[in-house]
Amino acid sequence: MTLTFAQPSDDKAELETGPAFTPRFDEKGLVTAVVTDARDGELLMVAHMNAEALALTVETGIAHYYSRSRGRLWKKGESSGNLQTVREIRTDCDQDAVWLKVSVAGHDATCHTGRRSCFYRTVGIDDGKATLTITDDHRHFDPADIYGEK
Ligand SMILES: N=c1c2ncn([C@@H]3O[C@H](COP(=O)(O)OP(=O)(O)OP(=O)(O)O)[C@@H](O)[C@H]3O)c2ncn1[C@@H]1O[C@H](COP(=O)(O)O)[C@@H](O)[C@H]1O
Ligand SMILES: [Mg+2]
Ligand SMILES: [Zn+2]
Repeated sequence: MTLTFAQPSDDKAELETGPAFTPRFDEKGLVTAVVTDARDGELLMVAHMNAEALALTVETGIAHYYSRSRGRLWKKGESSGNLQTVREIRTDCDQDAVWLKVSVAGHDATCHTGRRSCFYRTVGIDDGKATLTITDDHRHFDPADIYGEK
């Protein structure tokens, strides 16, 4: 990895309209990554990237994240084969989030539950309780087969 990122400017105008990508990592060294399918715009997942993951993603064109739960670099699809080829990367106005438009390989699925998207439920309210209703129950793969029993 050769790409490094310069310190963000204190000047808001520079961050908002200047030509330099200077991501504003949080106190844990992470930016939020929103990931949609380049095919049709479906929201696939939300994850986090440290500088290493972001640099590798920009340089290789394959999406890399930092897994907070596993505490390590995570090349999405490393065990499932569901790699993400990056078609476009955007950052937001204050450069603390990125938006990846990707093409998904393998099972055309992103969620570790086997579904296409991690966002397969809607939130509602029923009898004073917050509820979840599954809107997509189609599994593109069996997680037990792909990841093994956990
Ligand atoms: N495959 C996934 C996966 N796909 C999508 N996501 C989403 O990515 C988000 C970030 O993942 P993590 O939970 O690892 O990291 P985190 O959100 O920073 O940390 P937590 O606070 O959630 O613990 C999750 O909240 C999920 O919505 C996944 N999260 C975890 N995995 C695991 O990643 C491993 C490798 O899978 P592949 O990359 O498909 O080979 C397997 O063990 C999977 O179970
Ligand atoms: Mg999570
Ligand atoms: Zn998921």
